[in-house]
Amino acid sequence: MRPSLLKSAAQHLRRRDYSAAAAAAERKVAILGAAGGIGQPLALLMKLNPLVSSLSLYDIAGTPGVAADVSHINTPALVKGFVGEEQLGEALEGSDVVIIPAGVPRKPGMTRDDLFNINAGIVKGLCTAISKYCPNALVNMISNPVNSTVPIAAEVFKKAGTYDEKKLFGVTTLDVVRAKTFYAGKANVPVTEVNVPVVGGHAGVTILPLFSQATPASNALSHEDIKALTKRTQDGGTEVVEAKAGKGSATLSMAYAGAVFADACLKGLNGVPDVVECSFVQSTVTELPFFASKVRLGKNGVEEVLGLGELSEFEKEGLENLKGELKSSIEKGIKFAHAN
Ligand SMILES: NC(=O)c1ccc[n+]([C@@H]2O[C@H](COP(=O)([O-])OP(=O)(O)OC[C@H]3O[C@@H](n4cnc5c(N)ncnc54)[C@H](O)[C@@H]3O)[C@@H](O)[C@H]2O)c1
Ligand SMILES: O=C(O)C[C@H](O)C(=O)O
Repeated sequence: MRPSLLKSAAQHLRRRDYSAAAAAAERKVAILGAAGGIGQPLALLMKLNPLVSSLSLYDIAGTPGVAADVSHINTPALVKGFVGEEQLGEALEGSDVVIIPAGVPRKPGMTRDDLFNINAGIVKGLCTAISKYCPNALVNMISNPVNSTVPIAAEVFKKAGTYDEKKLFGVTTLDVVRAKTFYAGKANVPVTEVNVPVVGGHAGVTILPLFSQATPASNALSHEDIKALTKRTQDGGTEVVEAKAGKGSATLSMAYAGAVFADACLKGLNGVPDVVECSFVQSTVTELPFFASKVRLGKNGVEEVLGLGELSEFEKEGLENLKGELKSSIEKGIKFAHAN
C-alpha cells in the first residue's frame, strides 16, 4: 500500500476506534491536583478527549479558575471545578478514571525519593477518599516517587477492602514517550511510527527501556548508542528539572503522557480491543510485587500483564541492577502505609 493510503487507513481506523468507543459509554474522569503544572495542561487535553463526558477538576486551591477557563472549550465534556477537602467526595463520585498528579515536584539536586515525605501523605489521603467515593475507578498515579506511591495506594485500598490490582496503575508513559523520541532521533526513523517498551519502575536505573525490541528496528545503532539512549531515557526527568532550574519538573510532556495513558484506559473500559501500554502495576513478571511492563487494558482495567520478551545481554544486566532499588522503594511505600 502507498504511504499516503496507509496513513489515511490509519486515520480512519483511529476515528472508528473513537466512534465505537464513544458510543459505548458516558465516562467521568477526575484529576486530583488539577491546578498544578501537570494538572492544567492535562485538564485541557482531557477536555479535548471525545471519550470523556464529565471532567472533574480537584485541587486544594485554584480549581475554580482552571475549570471556568477549560469549560469554555466547545467539546462535549462537562467540566466542574472542586476545591478543598469538603468537595473531594463530590469531585470523585461516579468517576471511571481518577488521575493523580497532586504533590510537590523536584528541584535540581533532588531525587524523586526526596519527595516521599510530602507526597506519601498527600497520596494516602486522596486514595482513602477514592476508596470511599469511587472504589471501582481506575487510578492513574502520576505523583512521585511512583515506585512508592503505587504501593502506598495499594495498601490504602487493601485496608479499606476495595483493592483491585487490575485498577491501579503507576503512570510510566513519559518514559515511553521519551524513549520513542530519543530513539527516533538517533535511528533517524519517523517518530510517529516508533514503539519502545520501557519496563521496571519510574526512577533512575529502575527505568529500563528495551531498545532491542524497538520498532522499526534499526541496525544503525552501536552498543555505545544504545547505552547513551538508555542513560538519556533514565535521566530524562533530571534533564528537564535542571533545564527548569528550580521551577519544577516535566509538566507539558507529562500532561501529554498522562493524557495518552488515560485515553488508553478509557478505550479499554469501552471495549476497544488490543489496547496495550506500559505501566507500573501489581505483577508476577519478576519476583517484585510491582513492576512496569506492557499491559493489555480492558473493560476491568488490566486484562493481562505481558511478559518481558527476549532481552539483550545489556538489558538483562539492567534488569538485575534495578531490582535492589525498586524493591526498597516498594517496601518503603508499604511500610509508610502500615505505619500511618
Ligand atoms: N509519573 C511521572 O512520569 C511524572 C512526571 C512529572 C511529574 N511527576 C510528579 O507529579 C507531581 C506533580 O507535579 P507538578 O509539576 O504538577 O507539581 P505542581 O506543584 O505544579 O502541582 C501539584 C498540584 O498538586 C496540588 N496538591 C497538593 N496537595 C494536594 C492535595 N492534598 N489534594 C489535591 N491537590 C493537591 C497543588 O495545589 C498543586 O496544584 C510531582 O510529584 C511530580 O514529581 C510525575
Ligand atoms: O523527574 C521528575 O522528577 C519528574 C518525572 O518523574 C519525570 O520523569 O519527568
